[in-house]
Amino acid sequence: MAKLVLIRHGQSEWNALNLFNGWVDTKLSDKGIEQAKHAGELLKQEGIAFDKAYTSVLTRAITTLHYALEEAGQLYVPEEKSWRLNERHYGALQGQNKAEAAKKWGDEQVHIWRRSYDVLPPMLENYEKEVEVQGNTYPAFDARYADVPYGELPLGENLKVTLERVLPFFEAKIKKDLEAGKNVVIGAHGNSLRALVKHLENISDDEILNVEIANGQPIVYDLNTDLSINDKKTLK
Ligand SMILES: O=C(O)[C@@H](CO)OP(=O)(O)O
Repeated sequence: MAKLVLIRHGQSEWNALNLFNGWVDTKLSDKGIEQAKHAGELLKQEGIAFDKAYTSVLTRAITTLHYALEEAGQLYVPEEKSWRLNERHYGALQGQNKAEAAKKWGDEQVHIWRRSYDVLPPMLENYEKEVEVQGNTYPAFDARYADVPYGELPLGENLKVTLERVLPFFEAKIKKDLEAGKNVVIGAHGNSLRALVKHLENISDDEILNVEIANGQPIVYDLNTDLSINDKKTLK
């Protein structure tokens, strides 16, 4: 039986400021670093020996994974990064304050944008405009996205679209490791992990609205060879 551990990054500087992060590459806050180290201590206590680690191309997930693995004494574990594990792209909401957005558009609308399965957030208009506004920080000019075809860079994503780009990577890489009995840890984000949890646990489009993933609390799945779930627990 294989273990699959999902770790949402520790608190980011923008989480602390209550801003929509999405694909903006924010760093961990001091609290986030502590949360990441604590996640590693919990994994050490759990005694899981990892065969493979996966993470996104965003700094807050990568550093969380590294702090956690270091604390667990397993920083040597082979690791692979993919943009497909990135946080959902939050479109035109990126950089906005969540409380101010709720005042402007109403609590219910903002909750739907944040947690619904298939409602898109307000989208960025087009690449050309974003290149004008964001200049060299726009993903089209960012080396980490060099392998993403220009037309496929998102202008905003809901959970459904996020799942559709997480799944091919899960199926091609992570699932194969798990089927081979390997223990896998994924360091990623609130919504890329919600997408994965929805898939693994077969959660309905309606029920996923109530699923939250906390910063730095490892979710440990004990999986059967057909990837059905034998046991699940969250370490705190
Ligand atoms: O800002 C974001 O990118 C995400 C996670 O930090 O926010 P939310 O919880 O609103 O989906």
